[in-house]
Amino acid sequence: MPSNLSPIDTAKFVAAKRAVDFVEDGMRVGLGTGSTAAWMVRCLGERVREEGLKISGVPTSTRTAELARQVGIKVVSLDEARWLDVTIDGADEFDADLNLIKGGGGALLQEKIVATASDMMVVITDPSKQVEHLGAFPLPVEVIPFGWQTSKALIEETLAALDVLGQTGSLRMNGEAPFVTDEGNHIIDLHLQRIGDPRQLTMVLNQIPGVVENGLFIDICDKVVIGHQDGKVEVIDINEGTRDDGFVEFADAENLFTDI
Ligand SMILES: O=C[C@H](O)[C@H](O)[C@H](O)COP(=O)(O)O
Repeated sequence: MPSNLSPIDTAKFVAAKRAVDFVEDGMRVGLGTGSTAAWMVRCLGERVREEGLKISGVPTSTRTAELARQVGIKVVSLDEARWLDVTIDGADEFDADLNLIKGGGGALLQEKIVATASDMMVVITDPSKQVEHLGAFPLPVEVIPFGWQTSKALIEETLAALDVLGQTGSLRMNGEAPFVTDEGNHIIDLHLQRIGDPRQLTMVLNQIPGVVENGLFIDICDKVVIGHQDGKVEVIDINEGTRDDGFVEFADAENLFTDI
């Protein structure tokens, strides 16, 4: 049966399908957030239902928690799990050092805590997220609501002092109201175009009062699994480089929507 998935969903699905091979019985697994991570949660749920795989999943957002429960994954909190074997998540951008921008869906804070508490972080993606320099995707910065305009001004002043291109930030909105994260905070998206020194920028941003966390993931990701629309998969490992990883069958992907 041919798949009716769009090319982009096919790419996301095959990356997700291959990445869940890293999950073994008994593991504690960080469950990312976003459209790519949702495929991973569905694929893991399929393994739980069909193979009897026993895992504990730590979701990184309320939406992921809901989906994980729907597909039959046992959901526990990070405090219950304490330390995780692997986290699988999407990203908005990744570079050759496997540094990332995340937070396009607003889940960066829980995602960073969960990924950092994991022995291995695997990012799943389609090829469009690979960049030479991070920064074309607006960098999300999570700020507490109290005095957010002052925090935004301080962020912009700090960027100007660092001579970072494109120093404007915009408050993320949800219709007429500011977007609110699962932790009750707001997001300032920084339109930087190109981030010359992501390591310096993440440290500097997190020093600013009111800033809770930013979407740069530096030295956290171990592997990136890239899915292509024809089913081809590549794996980039931070130590071993890039390898072609064959093809993943995707004709049955749509059943993951309908079986649940
Ligand atoms: O806050 C959201 C996350 O960081 C997502 O993993 C990221 O935005 C990628 O999402 P998607 O897979 O939908 O492109």
